[in-house]
Amino acid sequence: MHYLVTGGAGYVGSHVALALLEDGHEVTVLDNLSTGHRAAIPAGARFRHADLANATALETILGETRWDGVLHLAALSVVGDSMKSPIHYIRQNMLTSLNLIEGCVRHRIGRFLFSSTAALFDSGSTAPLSETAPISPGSPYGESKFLIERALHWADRQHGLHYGCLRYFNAAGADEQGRLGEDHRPETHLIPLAIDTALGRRPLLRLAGNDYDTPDGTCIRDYVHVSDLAKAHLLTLSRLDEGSVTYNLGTGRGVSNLEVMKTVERLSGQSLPWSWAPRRDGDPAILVTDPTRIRTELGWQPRHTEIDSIIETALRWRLYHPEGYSTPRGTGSQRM
Ligand SMILES: NC(=O)c1ccc[n+]([C@@H]2O[C@H](COP(=O)([O-])OP(=O)(O)OC[C@H]3O[C@@H](n4cnc5c(N)ncnc54)[C@H](O)[C@@H]3O)[C@@H](O)[C@H]2O)c1
Ligand SMILES: O=c1ccn([C@@H]2O[C@H](COP(=O)(O)OP(=O)(O)O[C@H]3O[C@H](CO)[C@H](O)[C@H](O)[C@H]3O)[C@@H](O)[C@H]2O)c(=O)[nH]1
Repeated sequence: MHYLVTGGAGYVGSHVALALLEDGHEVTVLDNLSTGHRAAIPAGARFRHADLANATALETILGETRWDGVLHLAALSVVGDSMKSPIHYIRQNMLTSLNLIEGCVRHRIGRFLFSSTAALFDSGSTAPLSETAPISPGSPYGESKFLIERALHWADRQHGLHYGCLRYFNAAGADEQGRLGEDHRPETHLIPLAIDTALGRRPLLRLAGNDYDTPDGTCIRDYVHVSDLAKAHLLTLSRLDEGSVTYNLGTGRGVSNLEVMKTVERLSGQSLPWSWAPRRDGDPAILVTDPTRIRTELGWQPRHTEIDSIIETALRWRLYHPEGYSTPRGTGSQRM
């Protein structure tokens, strides 16, 4: 099979591209490198440097071969930024996705996987979230993903596009063999920030909010290893011929921000300089999935079920790649 992976130079997309290649597929990455890295695109994948907002360039790429499916990961995806620029976020994520969905319908591409998010659920829900939990996005980012899910629903109903919406909870960790990792610039995610603070590359970790209605007052998230996420993409693709599906993707275990910090301290052997900061706008208190549907229907089982083993892979990657994908060859780019 030949798959087109948008956002394949990014954190999750590069791990997905690698998993597809290892499963024997041909992969082409489409990416504008706005937040991704050329060096993150796995060897063996082709690369098309293009922006999904450019409908003409996209049309050329969609027409140049017979694609067996499209995996759509490219997006603007920082919750806090979306609170500051709501219309820009909604426009950009909608425009790029609608260009792609329309193109897939036009070219009769039968399989479409979409990276959706837990951020579309009602932030008031505290129980583990199943796929049918109430939806009420607490940020323009989550809203944009929900609107794209709805567009896919209609593309299937009226045009027969089979789609899979994968609502990731919090992607974390790095490839176990150290080939890929997380390198956002600027970094906004808790685990890589805590790791960089432990490694002395940042002066201070600021924990956002200590007055949430949770046992220790900090937010709770469901961290899922990025390679387990990638595996779920393979399983979902093999299911799409039967029809469209929506799955929540997490382990079902909640970990608080304070627990993340303590785990990084324990695994790195360093105590972190840290302080409290105000709540971050748009943050739900608790996001934990009920992973029953994907486990039952696809037999998906995460290899990494504990936060320790997830953070361990992220810590190892950062130790070997202190400058992320800019780490000079010979110092950190070797396989572990
Ligand atoms: N990281 C998470 O925890 C998480 C959680 C839920 C959902 N998601 C979703 O998963 C996807 C990947 O997230 P990530 O953390 O890997 O982000 P990322 O920023 O590392 O990757 C996004 C990639 O898309 C590319 N891109 C962005 N806009 C583009 C455009 N207009 N045209 C072409 N390429 C473009 C970027 O250059 C980058 O390589 C996103 O859709 C995100 O919303 C991520
Ligand atoms: O320096 C920091 C950074 C983060 N946090 C806190 O750590 C928690 C996790 O924040 P992340 O930024 O690591 O992740 P998010 O939960 O905000 O977002 C991630 O998961 C969401 C779904 O759960 C979205 O899909 C989004 O794209 C993805 O980045 C939040 O409570 C946040 O306030 C801090 O306390 N200090």
